[in-house]
Amino acid sequence: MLTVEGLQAGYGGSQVLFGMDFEAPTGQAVSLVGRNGMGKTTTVRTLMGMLPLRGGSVVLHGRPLAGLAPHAIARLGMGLVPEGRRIFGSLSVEENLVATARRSATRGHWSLDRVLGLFPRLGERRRQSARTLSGGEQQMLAIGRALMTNPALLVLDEATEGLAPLIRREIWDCLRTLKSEGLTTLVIDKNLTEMAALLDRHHIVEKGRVVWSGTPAELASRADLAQRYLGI
Ligand SMILES: Nc1ncnc2c1ncn2[C@@H]1O[C@H](COP(=O)(O)OP(=O)(O)OP(=O)(O)O)[C@@H](O)[C@H]1O
Repeated sequence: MLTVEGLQAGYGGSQVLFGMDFEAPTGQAVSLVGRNGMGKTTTVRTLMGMLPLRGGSVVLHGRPLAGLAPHAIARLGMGLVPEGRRIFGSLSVEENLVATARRSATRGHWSLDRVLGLFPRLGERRRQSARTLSGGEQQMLAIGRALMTNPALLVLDEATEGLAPLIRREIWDCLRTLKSEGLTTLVIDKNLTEMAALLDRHHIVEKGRVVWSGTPAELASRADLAQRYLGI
């Protein structure tokens, strides 16, 4: 599904990614984990076309993405739940969802009703303006909005950060449901316990490179890795 090879990117004069290599195979959920500032968000921005590729390749479904604009990459099936949510506060819940709706002839069948079925809290608040939602509900809205694009690959950047435990659990439950329906997912998060119940594979990012990859069980058996690269 997604293959990233030798990815290089950065900001102005500073290079941040020095050859990222990883894959998100169809139907699997994989992570990028690592300490703050190691390049995870920069990787996401580059995948989405928000930052130019300075080297290497990103291939989605056999299609190279280099040089494509974010909207073209979204149309090819990359659905982003960005860090900080970025929902439209002045629009209602329903308007936020409808704003990104995209029918795909080949992928998915997400509709307003299905998203509201996945997140009943949003259904109860569909006519409320989005800024009146709690942080967790806004996060659900950000996920729902990405689903409305009928993505082939869902990318979540710190989707549970700063949320209350109960809401966090709801979001992880929802991600497990989506995975069981076959959605391919790339998750950036810090919660190894919750991720273990979802993921097929972790990728540890250190200074703009993937330095280790393996299953959640393999990572759990390597206290040295968690200490060295994740600061746990
Ligand atoms: N807009 C920007 N301009 C310049 N440098 C940036 C910009 N955004 C991030 N950086 C730098 O790029 C490096 C990697 O940041 P990035 O946000 O990708 O890390 P991260 O692994 O996602 O960490 P975090 O969990 O803190 O978001 C950091 O040194 C950061 O200071």
